[in-house]
Amino acid sequence: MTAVTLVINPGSTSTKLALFASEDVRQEETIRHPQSELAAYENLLDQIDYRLSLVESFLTRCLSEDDQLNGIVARGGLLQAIPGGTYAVNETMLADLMASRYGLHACNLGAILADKLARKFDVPAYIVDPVVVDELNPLARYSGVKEFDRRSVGHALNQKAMARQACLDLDKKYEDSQVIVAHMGGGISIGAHSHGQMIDMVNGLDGEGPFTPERSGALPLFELADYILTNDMSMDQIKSWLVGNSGLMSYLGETDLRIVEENIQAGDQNAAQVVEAMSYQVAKSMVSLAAVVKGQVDGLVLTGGLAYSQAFTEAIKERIDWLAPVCIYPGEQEMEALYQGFMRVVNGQEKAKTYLHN
Ligand SMILES: Nc1ncnc2c1ncn2[C@@H]1O[C@H](COP(=O)(O)OP(=O)(O)OP(=O)(O)O)[C@@H](O)[C@H]1O
Ligand SMILES: CCCC(=O)O
Repeated sequence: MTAVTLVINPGSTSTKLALFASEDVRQEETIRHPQSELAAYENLLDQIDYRLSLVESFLTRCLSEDDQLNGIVARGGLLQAIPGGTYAVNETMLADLMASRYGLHACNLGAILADKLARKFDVPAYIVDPVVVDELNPLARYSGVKEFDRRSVGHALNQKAMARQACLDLDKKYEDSQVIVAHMGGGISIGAHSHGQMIDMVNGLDGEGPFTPERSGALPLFELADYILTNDMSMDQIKSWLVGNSGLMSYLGETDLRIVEENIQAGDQNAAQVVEAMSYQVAKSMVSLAAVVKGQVDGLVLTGGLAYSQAFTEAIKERIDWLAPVCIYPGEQEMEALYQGFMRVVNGQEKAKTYLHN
């Protein structure tokens, strides 16, 4: 029998799946969910059965009779702020996700799908370094009003994997280094990694930092308040506007940078300036985090889907490369990072953590 592990990574427009066997990825698939298909579901949780059936059909296609599923590991969602690590999926976690207690994000589906399949196959289910991993230093928590704090929401899994890669490439140890990582996908998060901890995070989901293909980033406060009041907007409308229909989508009606770049090639000057503004804002946010580590920056990392664009990364690089070496790693290593987190528990290098409320 061959031990195989299922990895599930749900995103807003895709579900990434992989089957790992003996340390190697045996099968990997990205199932795209076109807007026309997702439009049939009123909210994210309505997509559970649809996405579950896609994962089941992946398993049916890929599992052979010699295979023995030994566990399921998924990308973790918006939960209570917790330290990094591998967490067993439990009832408290599932209840928070089903109630969207800490917000709605496609990755909330990870633990829910993993749990359903784990019950079917009678195997354990885990999440690793969810987007709410909180290693903020106390000063980073101040929002500016006593009523609420800043929180750490970001692409923790990929940021940590790429920060480690950069340290390896720069001949340094992650635990001894200070690295600033910009994960640039549909959303953008930028972390200050200091001696193995993400001590500050530019949190685009909560309206900080640069605008992104889908999100607004930071906005002028009074104009925002006035717009919301004038248009009598509900909380759901505000979220869907600022999280899903802002940034490139607002300025250009398109979230796919590849299509935007085709338009730029065809002479669209406005699109060229909007993309330059996005690179300008990313650079400005990255450099702002240098203050967090008192200028002692060993490396700067550009990663995520947008980092496939050489024009985009060059535009950022020319504004930041005076600060530290710039490492560019297009795409993400989330599937491998999830599997590694699972294996650390299986091999006894780490104990699975339990998700509890404070
Ligand atoms: N080869 C490429 N050239 C330019 N842009 C690209 C390329 N490949 C992907 N992108 C862009 O990257 C963005 C999506 O990145 P990514 O796939 O990391 O996002 P996601 O997984 O949907 O969201 P997130 O990373 O925020 O979780 C899109 O704007 C897409 O057009
Ligand atoms: C991964 C959380 C951050 C975002 O999607 O903007």
